[in-house]
Amino acid sequence: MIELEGLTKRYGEKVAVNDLTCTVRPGVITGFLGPNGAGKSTTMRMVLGLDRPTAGDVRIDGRHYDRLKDPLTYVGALLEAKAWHGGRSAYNHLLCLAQSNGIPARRVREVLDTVGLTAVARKKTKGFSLGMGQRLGIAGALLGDPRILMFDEPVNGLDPEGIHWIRNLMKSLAAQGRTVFVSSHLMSEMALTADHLIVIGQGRLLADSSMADFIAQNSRSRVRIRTPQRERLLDVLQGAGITVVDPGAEVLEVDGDKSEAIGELAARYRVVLHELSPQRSSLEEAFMRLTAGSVEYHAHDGPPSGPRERPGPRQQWGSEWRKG
Ligand SMILES: Nc1ncnc2c1ncn2[C@@H]1O[C@H](COP(=O)(O)OP(=O)(O)OP(=O)(O)O)[C@@H](O)[C@H]1O
Repeated sequence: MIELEGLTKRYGEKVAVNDLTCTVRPGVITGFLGPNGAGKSTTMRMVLGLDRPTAGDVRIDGRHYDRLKDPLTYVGALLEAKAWHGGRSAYNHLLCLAQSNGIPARRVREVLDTVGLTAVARKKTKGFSLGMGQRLGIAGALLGDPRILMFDEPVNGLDPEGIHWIRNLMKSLAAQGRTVFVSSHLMSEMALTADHLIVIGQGRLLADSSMADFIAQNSRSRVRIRTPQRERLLDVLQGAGITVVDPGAEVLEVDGDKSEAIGELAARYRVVLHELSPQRSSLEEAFMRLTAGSVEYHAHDGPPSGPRERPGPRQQWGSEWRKG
């Protein structure tokens, strides 16, 4: 388990992670979601002891990361792609990691095989594409055969086959009883992958629930209806006190979970229906709804504007980023 207790990180005035308390459990894939700048990477770095919390605590199987003997055998992580020496081959990069963590060298070949990099194992990593880099990062995470895996945006740069592969890999790791903690901006991918969600906004916990509960609690249910007897159905619904929120020419939409009531009314008044389907919001809609108030970086709508004002000294791009 990964246990976060009141975890807080400040960078000067900025509170990147704000009193976060939650537990990431084994046997399921936990998706870690939040808008840009919400604090996901900072949280993951604190789990690995790469950043020190300003307050609060984070433990892996009850211990701090720096107290773990051979930490790669407890927790494997992919945080930043290409976090290695470009002059080394993939094999040598993994061998160094293995040797410094008491992991047998034969494991290097096993993980290279698992991630599909055996053919390029002796090539220098500086020539690797983003997708190959992600695979090498994942190989590093798997090296110690750890019970806990943490991936920050693992599908970044992967092609559809690669995305499919990592989805199945994560599912099989969770099915083996491991803890899988993964962040992503790709909601459609998360919807297919994660069982549980932890959602943060501006460093604060917004939701900690199963995927199904999260969508149910943050979505608007509605019913979609198609009928060749539109006017008659509108009369029947109005007579029953059911309001049509979107009386489109082809499709009618009614708010709420009223498909059974509408089906029975249609049968009673002999109105032909071509479609009567309950609709649920997608994970993306539910996510947007929940996080609407905590999005920090908004793009403006419409075409790009002309020459920009010069940013003030406090807004210079990159001035605050990843210093120290
Ligand atoms: N080293 C740092 N120095 C100053 N501010 C930082 C540093 N690292 C992160 N931040 C700030 O902390 C906040 C959280 O950043 P973080 O990278 O954890 O968010 P994130 O949820 O991973 O974002 P994204 O989805 O864009 O990757 C941001 O406002 C960021 O600018």
